Amino acid sequence: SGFKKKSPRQNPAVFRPGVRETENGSFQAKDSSTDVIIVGAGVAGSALAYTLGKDGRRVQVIERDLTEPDRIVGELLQPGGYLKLVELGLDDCVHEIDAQRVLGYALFKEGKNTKVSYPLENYNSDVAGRSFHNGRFIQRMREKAASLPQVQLEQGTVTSLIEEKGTVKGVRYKSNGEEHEAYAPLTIVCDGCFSNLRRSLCTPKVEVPSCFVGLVLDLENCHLPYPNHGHVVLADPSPILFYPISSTEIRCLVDVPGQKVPSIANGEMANYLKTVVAPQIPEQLRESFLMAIEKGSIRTMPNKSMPASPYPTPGALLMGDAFNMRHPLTGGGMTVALSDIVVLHNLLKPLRDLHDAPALCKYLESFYTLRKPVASTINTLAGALYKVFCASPDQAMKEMRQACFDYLSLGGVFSTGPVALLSGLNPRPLSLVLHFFAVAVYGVGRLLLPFPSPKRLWLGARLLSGALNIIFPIIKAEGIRQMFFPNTVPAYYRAPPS
Ligand SMILES: Cc1cc2nc3c(=O)[nH]c(=O)nc-3n(C[C@H](O)[C@H](O)[C@H](O)COP(=O)(O)OP(=O)(O)OC[C@H]3O[C@@H](n4cnc5c(N)ncnc54)[C@H](O)[C@@H]3O)c2cc1C
Repeated sequence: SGFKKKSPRQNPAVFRPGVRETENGSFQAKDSSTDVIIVGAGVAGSALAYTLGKDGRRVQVIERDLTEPDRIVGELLQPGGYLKLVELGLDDCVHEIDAQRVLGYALFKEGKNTKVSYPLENYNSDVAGRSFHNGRFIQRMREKAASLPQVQLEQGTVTSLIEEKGTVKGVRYKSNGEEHEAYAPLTIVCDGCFSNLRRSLCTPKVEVPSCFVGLVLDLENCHLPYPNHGHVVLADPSPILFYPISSTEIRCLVDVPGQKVPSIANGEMANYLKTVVAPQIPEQLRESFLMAIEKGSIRTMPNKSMPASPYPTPGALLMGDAFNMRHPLTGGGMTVALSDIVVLHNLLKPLRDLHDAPALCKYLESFYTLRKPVASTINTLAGALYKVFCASPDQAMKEMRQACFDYLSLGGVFSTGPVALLSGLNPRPLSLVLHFFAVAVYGVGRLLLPFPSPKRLWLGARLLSGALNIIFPIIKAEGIRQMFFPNTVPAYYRAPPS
């Protein structure tokens, strides 16, 4: 069939080792009993399928499109996320995809720049961030999951969850134009940021503070000022990012505040990029940036944030972006998703069977607290840094942004502390709050020295209250008790069902 002529990467059949092709060309399950259904084989779904399959669970993964994704998301994995890949046995998925090592960040502001390196001294030499084409990474993880005989990966679009008396029993899905049903004691929904299925499993409070506009720069025409580093330009009105995604390409993401971006079709976008953005980017990259605009392959994505607020539902769980999202400025989404998978895997490991849905649901309530140190640190930092890094007409916020840049430029613990939080290497909420307020105090201190004037005192007070206004709502949404006192939450101590 024409289907078989496609390359192995494009051919969905290679992802279906758990099914066999019958004479009439349809697929038949080798074994009808499934332990876990996973909806979506993106970053979260494919990593989860491999992890559960490796434990001997029979996993059915239903993915809308098994061809290699081509998108501008999930291209920089933090070192903390890489460590999670190692823990899950998936670190080889960053091999053979021309992934680039990332060693830290460079910050640019009004002609000045500073380098902030990840504190990697105490780790094996392979530990670093990685940047790559998201589709290549996902395809490697799908192949690896599907190589396990217990994992059946098939192409289909899940249309709804099958619920009986408040318990999810499985899913309805469409595949090859036909409707199907699949049943399992546990369904894990990983259908990503545009999730249609999350509605019955959580209270989605999605915010869209901005959009990213993506371009690819050709590395033949330019070089990154700091090779193997992410580059963050503190531009007006909001940040611009650059990082390598292969040995020949640099990804550029331009943040555009609000939910609407200039129209690509009528040329407004190209005009905006040329006139507003180009003059603000480092000189070494400008020519190549302008060439990328001329090439015309401009893509956009909404930047969403959504705190985790699940309704624990027997028989079902949410994971990945379907469950929790944060601003992608700090590239933390994949690290949170992989870290959640490690937590869930450890919880499920001692359980032989998953059939007692209410008992399993009660037991898994601890997941929501156990995930907090990593998830809440990365989420809070992403939200707070985005607000601090945006330009503001308010003088107090201008001072805060400058204080943040200068604080990170101090080096030592002032740069390694925050970057260890951002990279997922030191996921401690308390350390995050301390650094955040240290930046504010540093900003205020500079205003008051050598002599405080009433005007500067007032500005300092507004800076402090601005800092509080930024961080407090984010922490509140994360849950103060779960974030700072997780061991006082009763669900923390749930024992496995017998
Ligand atoms: C602009 C942007 C840039 C980002 N950059 C980074 C970054 O540099 N680093 C980082 O760590 N994170 C980044 N993120 C976040 C990161 O992309 C996500 O956190 C990550 O992709 C989440 O993985 P996921 O598996 O939940 O979703 P996805 O990877 O999106 O996977 C969802 C999968 O579900 C499938 N699906 C959807 N609906 C159905 C259905 N009904 N039936 C069957 N299948 C379905 C989809 O086809 C897809 O394959 C970025 C996000 C954005 C928006």
